[in-house]
Amino acid sequence: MTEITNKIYYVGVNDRNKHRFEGLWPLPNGVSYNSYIIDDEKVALVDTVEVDFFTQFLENIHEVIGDREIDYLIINHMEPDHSGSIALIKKYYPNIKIVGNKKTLGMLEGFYGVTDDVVEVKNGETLSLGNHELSFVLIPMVHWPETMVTLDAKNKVLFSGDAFGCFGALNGGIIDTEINCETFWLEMVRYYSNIVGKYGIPVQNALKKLAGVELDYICSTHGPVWHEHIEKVIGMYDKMSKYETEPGLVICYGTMYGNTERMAEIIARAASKAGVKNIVMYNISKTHHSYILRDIFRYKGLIVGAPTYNAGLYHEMEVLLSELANKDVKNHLLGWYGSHCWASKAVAKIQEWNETKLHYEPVGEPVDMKQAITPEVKAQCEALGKAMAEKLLAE
Ligand SMILES: Cc1cc2nc3c(=O)[nH]c(=O)nc-3n(C[C@H](O)[C@H](O)[C@H](O)COP(=O)(O)O)c2cc1C
Repeated sequence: MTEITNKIYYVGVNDRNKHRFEGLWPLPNGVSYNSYIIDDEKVALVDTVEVDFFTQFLENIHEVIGDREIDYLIINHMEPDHSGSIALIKKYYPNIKIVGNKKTLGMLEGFYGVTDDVVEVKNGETLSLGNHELSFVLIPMVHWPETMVTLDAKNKVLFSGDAFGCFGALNGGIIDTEINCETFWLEMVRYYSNIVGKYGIPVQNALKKLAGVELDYICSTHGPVWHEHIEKVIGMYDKMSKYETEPGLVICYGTMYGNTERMAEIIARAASKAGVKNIVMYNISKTHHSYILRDIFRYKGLIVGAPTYNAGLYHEMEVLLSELANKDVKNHLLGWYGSHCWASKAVAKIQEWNETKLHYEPVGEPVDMKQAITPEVKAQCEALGKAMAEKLLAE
């Protein structure tokens, strides 16, 4: 049994079995579904867990409250990895009251057919459990319409839903003070950039709503409970939601026979010689796009290159660019290049993506290689790498 502080207990579970979160995002280190019990005159459960883990979840709850009833289930977020156990919780605790905002309750009915014993709360409303007074703050579109956070102001605890969460199962330690958190930072960026990244403005609005609130613990629904790193995680969210980047360069390319890849090597070498130290390179057909997006979120410079394919753009590049456009990732410098054998299309297509959707600041001259690298193409690639480096270093 893990008490976080003042009768607030962790009752979450770990998933080291699932390959892809939401069917999309690889989970090399697993993921946790966090849930919390507040053991007071009235007992409240904050969020549930993915239904596959219900047996373990129930055991965790019993360990804290024994045979006592749960009075309230507070739902901060309706995504099924947190709401999936609601129907079963209602079976085991038939007198439980479900607390959510108007949008939550609509989803509760739609997903699980639950309409009875619900308590609708509005932004700023409170619920007393005895010694714990909870207040509810609606933070719509971080990252669903119904998302809210629950604050225990007296104990300085924020139950933040998915906000401040990250991939990675909890391997024994639950509170960040018990954990070497190094492995979690990049996973927090990957979680944010891929899942929340589109919603920078709602995240900024949420941070404003919470500004000035004193916090000792942030209890999110994935990853460690934040205690000593609160300032850092709030700072990370602030920076990411403003699309602030570090000086650095992501070079990603598609390739079939290796020529477009060789162009990337020349570009990278030139950028490095011109002084850029943070350079990451990805073959977009090999590395899952979630890692590439993570690094695009981190670094200001981006150079993409791909072959022409069936009179269009190599489709993994088409997918990556459409992901960037869909997530509305802002504030980048873009260089691009391509290759073809008989009729060029890739370079024009990438330019079209930028002009119609991405709107990044173009850097350098696009290079278009026919069949193989010539001394002229090599010089053009070097010029592109150098132009990007100069722009990055000038900023
Ligand atoms: C299935 C397929 C379709 C292709 N379609 C075109 C095309 O429409 N126009 C063209 O000029 N080259 C086309 N190519 C040739 C490649 O774009 C060209 O060889 C490119 O330089 C390959 O880059 P890489 O060496 O990095 O794989 C095609 C190649 C393949 C395998």
